[in-house]
Amino acid sequence: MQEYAIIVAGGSGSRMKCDIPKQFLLIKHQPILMYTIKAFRAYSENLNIIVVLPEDQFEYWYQLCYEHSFTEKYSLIPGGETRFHSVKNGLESIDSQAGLVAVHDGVRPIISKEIIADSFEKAARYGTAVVSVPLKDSIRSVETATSNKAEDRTKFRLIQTPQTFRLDWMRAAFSQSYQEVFTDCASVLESAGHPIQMIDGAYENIKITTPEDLRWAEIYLNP
Ligand SMILES: Nc1ccn([C@@H]2O[C@H](COP(=O)(O)OP(=O)(O)OP(=O)(O)O)[C@@H](O)[C@H]2O)c(=O)n1
Ligand SMILES: C[C@](O)(CO)[C@H](O)COP(=O)(O)O
Repeated sequence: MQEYAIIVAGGSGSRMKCDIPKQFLLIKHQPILMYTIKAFRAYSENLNIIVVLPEDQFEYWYQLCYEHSFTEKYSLIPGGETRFHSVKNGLESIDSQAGLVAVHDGVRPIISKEIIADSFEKAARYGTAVVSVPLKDSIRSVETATSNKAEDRTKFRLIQTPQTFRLDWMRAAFSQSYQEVFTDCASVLESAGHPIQMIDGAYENIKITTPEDLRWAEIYLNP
């Protein structure tokens, strides 16, 4: 079955509080987004990779690719207003009707080829495969600082990417109107009526969101 990966990097990185968009920040002299693209290429030479970036960042990205002699093969597609719209733009760039598509955050560079492979295998079997990890800390539901309650953490999972799906299910699900609860693709597929198959992720598969995350990424990444 034809396999696609949509790597979304169309956000503004507001929580990173940095002038340069976070997907371009250097870790050990290489932009974060290049690590992510290389991780997917390491999974398969035949994978169709689609990278989604804000259109006004294309020139800057081309310049970075030149400076870093980055020659991996992928298509570049303009981002949208929210993550949902960026994924949708990536999806619309795919011609084929059948296949599997993995959606991954461009700012999750510490992703292993084993997890990518497992997500494609499970999506081929179940139609959906969403990477997650159990919680390590205790949790409480909170209404106010003084009104809160201990919750059973075994009932929850932290959701990561890749999130991999049958292409036809993805297309139908992303024809729905946007809702604010669509913070990932699993929520979109679920809203379209598909059960979500969870698979094991990894604690080091962090989403680089705030400045301290860069320190962790530095420990795990090698150019
Ligand atoms: N319009 C958007 C918003 C987000 N993303 C991507 O979705 C992933 C997860 O989003 P997040 O970490 O929230 O990135 P930002 O939106 O860039 O960050 P922030 O929320 O701090 O502004 C990132 O790879 C981000 O680039 C995207 O492709 N298009
Ligand atoms: C897709 C995601 O990374 C799964 O954990 C997450 O939902 C992205 O959320 P964000 O608010 O766009 O960072």
